[in-house]
Amino acid sequence: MAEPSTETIFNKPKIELHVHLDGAIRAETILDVAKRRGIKLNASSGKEMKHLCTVYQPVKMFAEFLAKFEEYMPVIAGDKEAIRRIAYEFVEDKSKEGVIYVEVRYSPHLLANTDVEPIPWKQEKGDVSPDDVVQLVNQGLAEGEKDFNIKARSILCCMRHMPNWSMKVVELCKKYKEDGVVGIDLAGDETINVRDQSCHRLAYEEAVRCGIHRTVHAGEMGPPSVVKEAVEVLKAERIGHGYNTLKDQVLYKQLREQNMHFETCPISSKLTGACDPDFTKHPLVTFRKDKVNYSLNTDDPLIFNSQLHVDYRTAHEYMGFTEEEFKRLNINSAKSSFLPEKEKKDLVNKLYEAYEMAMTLKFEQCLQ
Ligand SMILES: O=c1[nH]cnc2c1ncn2[C@@H]1O[C@H](CO)[C@@H](O)[C@H]1O
Repeated sequence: MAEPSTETIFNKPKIELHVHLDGAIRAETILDVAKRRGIKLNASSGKEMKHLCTVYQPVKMFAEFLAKFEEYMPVIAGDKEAIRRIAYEFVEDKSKEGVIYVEVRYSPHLLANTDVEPIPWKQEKGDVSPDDVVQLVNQGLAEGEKDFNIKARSILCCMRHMPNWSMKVVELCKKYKEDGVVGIDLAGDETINVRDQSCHRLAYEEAVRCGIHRTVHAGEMGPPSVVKEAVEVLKAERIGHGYNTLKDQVLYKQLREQNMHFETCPISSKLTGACDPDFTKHPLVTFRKDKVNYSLNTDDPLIFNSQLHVDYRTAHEYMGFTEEEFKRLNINSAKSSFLPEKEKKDLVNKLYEAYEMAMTLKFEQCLQ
């Protein structure tokens, strides 16, 4: 195993495909907004705020991790300025991590306080609808793109426990397709028993019909059957996490043959309890050996008190990742992005250039 180091590993342009906007807010911003809105918090400094939001040890129940959002979402949700600001600051933070293209996801409903039933986070009814949220995030991302020279697109999340929101989510994906929204996701706790999933299914059917790209959180906490359902019923083109796919070797083989993309999040997978905390036993070790198509992502950097380079360093130190593998996975990430074909090609070429790789047949072959 390589020596632990504090250096930034793979200090080259990177792609990130799986990160939650509401899990990537600056602690100082939460404090600032709370002060402006007169919301009382159990923290008086950025450090204290961060401490409140952070999961330090693997949680026993996934719900414990999701409960962290309750600490701060009431501060940001329903506030137009705050929503625009977190999107803008997110782009700045990603540019500092060396990300040149990011797809950021969030639930428009969880940031709204009107036209949403029930109104989340025990807020009073206000004037920010899910549609307004998407416009505000789009504005923040677009301003960030201009100022920080990075490309940022978004994915709108349906929530497992809220099937009645899903049709609106796909409608918003359609409405803002030309305005930075590139796909739909299904997030939340896969292990809960939602009696009627038909609304999620209908929303994904509509996404297929309208050419909206699809990813689904599956096989993070849930069994391989959730991954199978994501691919076969919801027609997912990428899988969020997907670690438990390895528990069904037939499915794993099938997905490899399909070149399915897995959006993996190493640090997250330890702290949510999704994977063995011993990183040398992580599913990514198998993914790497098998030359699977996957990306490395932060998921919720606020809650894991982390940054993208920590995921890279972990992969390097405990999972045998080399510079060549980092290049390969980033090129695969670009190829699996939800950008239109022409933009995707440009992005892939940008990486080839940055990595000083000629697009030789040999390398193309090694990507397969
Ligand atoms: O790792 C995860 N697995 C499943 N759901 C998640 C994860 N991280 C965040 N969210 C959920 O997605 C919502 C929209 O961004 C978040 O509010 C959170 O509830």
